[in-house]
Amino acid sequence: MTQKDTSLEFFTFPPSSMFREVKNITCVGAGYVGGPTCAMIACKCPDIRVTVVDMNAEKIAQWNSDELPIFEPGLEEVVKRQRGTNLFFSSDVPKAIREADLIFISVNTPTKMYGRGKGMAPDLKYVESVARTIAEHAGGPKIVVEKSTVPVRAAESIKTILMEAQKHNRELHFQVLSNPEFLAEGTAMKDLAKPDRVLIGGESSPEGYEAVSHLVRVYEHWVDRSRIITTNTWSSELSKLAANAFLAQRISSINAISAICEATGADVSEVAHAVGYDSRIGNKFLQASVGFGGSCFQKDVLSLVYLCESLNLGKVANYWRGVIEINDWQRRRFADKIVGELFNTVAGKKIAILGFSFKKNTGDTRESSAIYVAKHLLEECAELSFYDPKVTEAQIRSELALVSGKETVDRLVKVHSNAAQACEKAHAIVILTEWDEFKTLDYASIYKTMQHPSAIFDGRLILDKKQLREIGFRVFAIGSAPEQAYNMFGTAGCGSGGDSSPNR
Ligand SMILES: NC(=O)c1ccc[n+]([C@@H]2O[C@H](COP(=O)([O-])OP(=O)(O)OC[C@H]3O[C@@H](n4cnc5c(N)ncnc54)[C@H](O)[C@@H]3O)[C@@H](O)[C@H]2O)c1
Ligand SMILES: O=c1ccn([C@@H]2O[C@H](COP(=O)(O)OP(=O)(O)O[C@H]3O[C@H](CO)[C@@H](O)[C@H](O)[C@H]3O)[C@@H](O)[C@H]2O)c(=O)[nH]1
Repeated sequence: MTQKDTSLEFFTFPPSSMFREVKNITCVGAGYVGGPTCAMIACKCPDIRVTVVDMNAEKIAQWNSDELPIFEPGLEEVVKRQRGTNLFFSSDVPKAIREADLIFISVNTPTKMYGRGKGMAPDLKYVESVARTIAEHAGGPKIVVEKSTVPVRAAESIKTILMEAQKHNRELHFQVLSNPEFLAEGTAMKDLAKPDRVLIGGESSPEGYEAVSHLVRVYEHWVDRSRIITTNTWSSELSKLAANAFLAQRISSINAISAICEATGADVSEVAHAVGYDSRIGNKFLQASVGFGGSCFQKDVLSLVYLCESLNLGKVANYWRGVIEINDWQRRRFADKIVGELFNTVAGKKIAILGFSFKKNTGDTRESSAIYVAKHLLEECAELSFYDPKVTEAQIRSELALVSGKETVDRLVKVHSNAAQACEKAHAIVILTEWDEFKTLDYASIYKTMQHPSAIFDGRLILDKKQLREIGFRVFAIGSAPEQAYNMFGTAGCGSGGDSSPNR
């Protein structure tokens, strides 16, 4: 037993158990986390009835239809198999709360866009509202589980709200647990089926240990006990923010190195390979890119920065803020590179943008780097032609309208239903999402339909530079100097006539 798992010693139930064995789970929030997580629990725990509720009735209708509200590989099969058996989607929140033994709070905690902490702190109004709804409708003992990503000690506020209700009704008993989710979009079902770890934080009291043990048993249906970590509540809450901060920091670190590569003739893929071979560093999350996107990294690092500032830890706040600053800079740097290499003007030039989601295998566009690169190019009056296999035209337009204005988007943006069409008559192709289909496009045919000279900017390092150069493209990739900038001895500007670094 590790030191951190001391709570396991108390896993014998206290003489009078406060909570029933978990037979009914309710999850409030039917989003990217609530939907897949509950589908997995229902699939792995046939003895448990799982109900996912949301205040958005339209979303619930979609979960009950053939067209699920989110795309996630493997999700549809599981939902269709379990739905109506032990998995239910409903908008009757009070009923689902009344019937539950255990309630997951899985609502959004976006960066606050008003008032104190604007642009930094997470907005906890949805979490608080769920806590109040639970207090109002519980009717009996409930284990309440924070699955949303929250700042440290958020569980305390939930507990205070629930305890107030408990004061007025002797039937009510609550324990609040922290059980942050670590799934990544695009691989959510795999991550849920075989998690690196499940983290459960609880109160250091007999009732707290009892509640933790109930949730442990749910996960034990399919997760090995050695992978279920139990800690105190605050460690669990902080571990989630820390994990995302570490992951985001790795990307900013390799992206910072990518800039040095471009200026020196080193190749970032080779550097990442060599650095990642050190088992203390490891090779994951070292892929240089146009910057990280998604609904979590920026929000959670900013939340950590805000927390540090609130704790008067200015130096620590600045350290983590750097991760975001490098990410913003990388996006801007990439857009500037495009303008620079297109002879310092893109006004009126058609540029094909391949990929709009924040990573492959998801249709999610939240905080996608594509939004910011596009914004910079629209400011330069470029005409942008988009294609993404999973993002609709309406979604692309609405995301861009938020940052560039509807009038600009109506005037300068087109969205196509395939890549070849988007590239027709374009001066340049820009890869912003690493969709597999972009690796195998017929670039020789595409080249013939484009304006010449034709450029290609690889923001995801998925293309074969040598092959593209042979076709005739001018090729620019994150983290490597353009072909002609260095000869084999690294002397700038001499022109080697070939790419001295092999592609990976
Ligand atoms: N998206 C991810 O990959 C991921 C992974 C791990 C953790 N998280 C965290 O999990 C939480 C949820 O993220 P998400 O991506 O699933 O969000 P989401 O926006 O996809 O889903 C949240 C859902 O909660 C619903 N909701 C909000 N308030 C409600 C209320 N009072 N009653 C009923 N429903 C309500 C919304 O309508 C929405 O459908 C966030 O804190 C996020 O940081 C997300
Ligand atoms: O080496 C890498 C790895 C990722 N990315 C980018 O980073 C972003 C985030 O990717 P990823 O972490 O794979 O997806 P998310 O769904 O955002 O998952 C992160 O955020 C979730 C929400 O908190 C956590 O649960 C996950 O553990 C954490 O990986 C994407 O734009 C990726 O393209 C890179 O640029 N280089």
